[in-house]
Amino acid sequence: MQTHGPEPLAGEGQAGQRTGEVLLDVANISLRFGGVNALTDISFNVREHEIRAIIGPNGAGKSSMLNCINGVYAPQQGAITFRGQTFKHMNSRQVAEMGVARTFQNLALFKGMSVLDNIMSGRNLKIKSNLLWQALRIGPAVREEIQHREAVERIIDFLEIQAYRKTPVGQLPYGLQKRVDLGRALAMEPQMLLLDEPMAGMNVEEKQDMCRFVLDVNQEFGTTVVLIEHDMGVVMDISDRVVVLDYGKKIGDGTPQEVRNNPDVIRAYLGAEASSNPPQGH
Ligand SMILES: Nc1ncnc2c1ncn2[C@@H]1O[C@H](COP(=O)(O)OP(=O)(O)OP(=O)(O)O)[C@@H](O)[C@H]1O
Repeated sequence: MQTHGPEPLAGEGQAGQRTGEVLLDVANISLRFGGVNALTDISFNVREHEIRAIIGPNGAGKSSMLNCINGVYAPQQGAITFRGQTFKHMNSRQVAEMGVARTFQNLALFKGMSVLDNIMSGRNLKIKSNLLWQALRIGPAVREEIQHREAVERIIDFLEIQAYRKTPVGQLPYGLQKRVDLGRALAMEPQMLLLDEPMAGMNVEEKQDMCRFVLDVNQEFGTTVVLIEHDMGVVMDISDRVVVLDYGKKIGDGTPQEVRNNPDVIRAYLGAEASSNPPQGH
C-alpha cells in the first residue's frame, strides 16, 4: 500500500508504543466545487491507534477532507484506502459499515429525544433482526434489543452521563450535548472515529473533559482518531501527528513539534489573522 507523510515506524507514535500499521491512506485527493478548489492533491495516512489532527485556517479544506473520508463528498481525483480496501464512490452508510464513525461540527442530535435514545440511534447499523420481529418484540429481536441496551448503558457509564440518561438532549448544556454526540458515534463501535471540532464552543473545563474522553477512547478501546480542531493547545497535547492544510493544499505534516516549527505553517497562521492563535500549544 502506498503511504505518505513522515513515517514513524509502527509503534513509534508520540504517545508511546501503540501505533500500528497504516489504517487509512489518503492519496492525491482533489475536490472542486465549481471554480473553488477545496482540496488539491492531498496525501497523508493514519496509523492504527493513532490520534491524527487536521488543522488549518478557516476555509482550508478540513471539513471537506473529513467529508471525503466518510463518503459525503466524492473527490474528482485520488483514492482513499481504509483497511486495505480502496473506495472511490462509497456512500456514508457503506463507510460506516466498514467501521468509520463521525461526529459533527454542528450537532446533529435529536434534541427532543433522551440521551439514551440518541445514543441508541447510533446502534442502527448493528441491528440485525427484521422490522416485523422488532415490531412484535419476538424471538431474536428481544435478545438483540437487550444486547444493544447493555452496550448503550456501558457507553453512558464510560462518558459519565448516567444522571442524564432520560433527559431530552436539547435540555442539556452544550458541552454535554457534544459528549452525547461522541456517545452516539461510539455506539457504532467504530475502528476509526472522525471528530469535527469536538471542543468547539466549550469552556475550559468542558474541553478538559472532552480531551480526557478522546484519550480514553483511544487508549481503552484502541480506536483510531482523526480530529479537526482549532484549539492548538488541545491539538499539540493529544495528537500523535498533525496534517496542516491551507487553501486546500497540504503545507505541513508531522509531529506536533515538527508542525509547530514549520515556517510555512507559522506563515499560514499569521497570514490568516490568526496571530492571536498560532500553533504554539500551551
Ligand atoms: N458544499 C460546498 N459547496 C461549495 N463550496 C464548498 C462546499 N463545502 C466547502 N466549500 C468550500 O471549500 C473550501 C473549504 O471549505 P471547508 O469547509 O472544507 O474548510 P474548513 O477548513 O473546514 O473551514 P472551517 O475551519 O471554517 O470550518 C471553502 O472555500 C468552502 O467555501
